[in-house]
Amino acid sequence: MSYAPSGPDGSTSGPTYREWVLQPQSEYRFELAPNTSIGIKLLDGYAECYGTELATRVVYLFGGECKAVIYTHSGCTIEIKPATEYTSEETAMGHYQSASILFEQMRVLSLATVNGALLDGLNPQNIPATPPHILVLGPENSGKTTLCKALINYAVRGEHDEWSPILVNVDPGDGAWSVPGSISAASISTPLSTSTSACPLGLSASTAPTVWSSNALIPLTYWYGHTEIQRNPVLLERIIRNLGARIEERLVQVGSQGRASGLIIDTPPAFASSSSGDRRNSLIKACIESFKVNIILVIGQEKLHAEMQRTYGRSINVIRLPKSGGAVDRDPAHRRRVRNHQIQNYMYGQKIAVPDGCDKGEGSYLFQHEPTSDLSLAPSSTVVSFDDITIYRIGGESMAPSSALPIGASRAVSELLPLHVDPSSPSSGVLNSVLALLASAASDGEQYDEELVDLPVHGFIIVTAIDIPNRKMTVLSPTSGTFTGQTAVMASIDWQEIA
Ligand SMILES: Nc1ncnc2c1ncn2[C@@H]1O[C@H](COP(=O)(O)OP(=O)(O)OP(=O)(O)O)[C@@H](O)[C@H]1O
Repeated sequence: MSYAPSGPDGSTSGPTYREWVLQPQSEYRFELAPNTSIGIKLLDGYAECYGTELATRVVYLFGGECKAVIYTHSGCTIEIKPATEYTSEETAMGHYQSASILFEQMRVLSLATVNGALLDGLNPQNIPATPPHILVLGPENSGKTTLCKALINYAVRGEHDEWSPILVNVDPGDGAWSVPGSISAASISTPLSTSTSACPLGLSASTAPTVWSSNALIPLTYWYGHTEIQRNPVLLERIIRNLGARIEERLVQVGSQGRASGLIIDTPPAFASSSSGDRRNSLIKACIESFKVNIILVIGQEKLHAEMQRTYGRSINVIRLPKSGGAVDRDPAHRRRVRNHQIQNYMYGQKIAVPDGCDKGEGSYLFQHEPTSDLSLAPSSTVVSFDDITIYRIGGESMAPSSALPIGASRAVSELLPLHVDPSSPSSGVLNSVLALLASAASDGEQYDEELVDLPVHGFIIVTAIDIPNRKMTVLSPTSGTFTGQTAVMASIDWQEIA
């Protein structure tokens, strides 16, 4: 029996499949080249992909430039045909599992305390009996997102308790469940899949076709609109605090089990870089205060660990974990491609080629936990009048330099100020721009422009064509519907369909 890797046209080439016997506590790593896909099947033993357990005899499909590992605690045999491949016995997963055991104990003790079941002597190690609220920090490509995903997956697959931790992404460079430029949070109760770089944290309801939406998450999203934190750190801090406040409201409503599940926060690499200066310190502080962080996990960097220990060590448990040797450096071109994949995926979903030999009919393989290789969406293209949608930009390029501000005027005001964008102006920059559609304000009263930065997002559209003489534009949206009366915010994220 053999199969070969498949290109987008279904063509196959190269050597046949390969079986790997993995020793206990080792991992199999792979990095997929653009437009290639692979199938991995567990033949026997136990294996997991970032905490998501693999079933035997099912082919798991990977594509979209995915870089990942299959880890085994007790040894296994897998069958695979990857683009590049190697096994390693130097794995950090054992450390990540140990950390997850500590967090599990915190959840159990916290729930027992709330239920009045924490008896004297039951906690000899003095583990904090509070829900784990974990902030993950580390430099670029250190494996933060992967660690967050693994910790979530270890929590939700527990056999005895049904935890539903909240995964928070405050890295606007990472699309998480929607598009790059956003920050978001979702409550997770089933393991997150790893199949493609376009959906690093699994499918969301907006990216999942309706038939599969049982598997989809409903994230709460705020729009920052840039991928770098230095573009408008004041805005980023404001929306981080907004996200924290909304999560707090939610935690009041969920039951004690949900509250005890805690939350895990993925952060941008700039949070680990001292060259990002004071802004980075206030953003870290905003996360700690808004999400009531009681654990800081630092990946790698001894210096950062010492700094966090010095600054927060008195009230917060600061733990250092090793960086996995498998965490891969991604160059700017790769990151750009991945961001494009994420926007494309938000609109069109994803379909990957099934490698030859894996295709024994629908259901014999899984992609994103679904029994299909085709998770395509049918977005709608609608022509709207300039008057239908009111478009704003928050601060951004139009901000005056600090020296030009009137005496006494604060920069923060202009950085948060919504500026109206006129699409009929040739320099508006609206064409190809990703626009965030804002949820309407809860209050019945009049909505003030200044309140726009505090509103979450209910979807994204892209302006694909503009007709200034007729005051119309064409917008691409994952779902059809009317846009009349909507308020949208544009920033620096754009996207163009490649013919
Ligand atoms: N143990 C591992 N083995 C193989 N690949 C890994 C491992 N851990 C992470 N990776 C891969 O390395 C890359 C970087 O990992 P990840 O995205 O988790 O890092 P990050 O610190 O969140 O990155 P960023 O710089 O965007 O903040 C990803 O492609 C991920 O799939």
